[in-house]
Amino acid sequence: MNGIIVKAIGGIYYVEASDGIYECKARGVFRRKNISPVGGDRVEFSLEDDGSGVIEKIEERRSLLIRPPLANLDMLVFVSSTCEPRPNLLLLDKFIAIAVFKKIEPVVVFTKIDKESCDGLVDIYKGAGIKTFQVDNTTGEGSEAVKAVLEGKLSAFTGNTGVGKSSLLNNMFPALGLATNEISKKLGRGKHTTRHVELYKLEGGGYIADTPGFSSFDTNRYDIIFKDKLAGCFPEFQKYEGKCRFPDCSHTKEKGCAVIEAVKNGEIAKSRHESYVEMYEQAKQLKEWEYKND
Ligand SMILES: Nc1nc2c(ncn2[C@@H]2O[C@H](COP(=O)(O)OP(=O)(O)OP(=O)(O)O)[C@@H](O)[C@H]2O)c(=O)[nH]1
Ligand SMILES: [Zn+2]
Repeated sequence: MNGIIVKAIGGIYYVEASDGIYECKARGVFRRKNISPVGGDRVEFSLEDDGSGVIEKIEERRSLLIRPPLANLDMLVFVSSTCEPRPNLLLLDKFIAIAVFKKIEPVVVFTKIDKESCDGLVDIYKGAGIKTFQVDNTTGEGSEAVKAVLEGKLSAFTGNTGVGKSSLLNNMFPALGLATNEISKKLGRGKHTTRHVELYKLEGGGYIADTPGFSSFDTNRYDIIFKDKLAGCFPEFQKYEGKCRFPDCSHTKEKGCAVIEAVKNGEIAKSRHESYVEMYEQAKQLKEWEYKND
């Protein structure tokens, strides 16, 4: 039988198949190979006489996050508020780059547009080729468009506390929002539950991963991207690839750099390039063997 792991907790995997959810264990062979199934994994399983399942095979993963443990994520939605708290663009750009690096599509949502306009911010991120939305959670304005982009995808939401993630989820999925809150309360969100992952099925197809781990999804040194791969994680830089005077251009300060030229004439947002330079400088501090990323 085939299915997707919609919940993983303490070595028990809940696998959603076409005719229901099966409680499964994993074959010992995975442990011996040091592989563990995670939420989002597509698996093959067999049934024991008592009706419980055994996971036999994990399908190839299109993406994988270790903390929180989550496979096959299609989309990471970064929620930022226009104010209270104000967005930290360096942090946002780091997260976006990490998502791109891990082959997960980044999506940006700005909230609280009833309090402060975010037109400038939307220009920056749309200009970078990233799907960007703005919502007013007090009225629900804009949430339909976000909902539409989630259809058929496995997504997760992340963002600082207080930016309006729960409000947005509740506006989009009133039923799911309730469930999320109950689950979070039961588990004590933000305590030591970062290894718990649960997927919620959406009416229109697709899933949302609820994982307390995301509230503390921080960019530690394991998430620093190797400097030679960093430019590849900025979608709007791709157009200029190979156009710099020096083939090994770092796009930070060189003469004849096509990326810097594009910043000067407004084709690339200044703040995005500043984040790139900052991340590049950080990446330079790390030695190659210190990367745990790929
Ligand atoms: N004016 C305004 N207030 C908002 C908006 N979105 C959320 N809020 C308010 O901001 C506060 C935080 O919203 P939440 O939805 O709880 O934020 P969260 O991101 O889920 O926060 P955590 O659960 O701590 O991670 C609440 O008081 C909301 O009513 C918005 O678009 N406009
Ligand atoms: Zn360059």
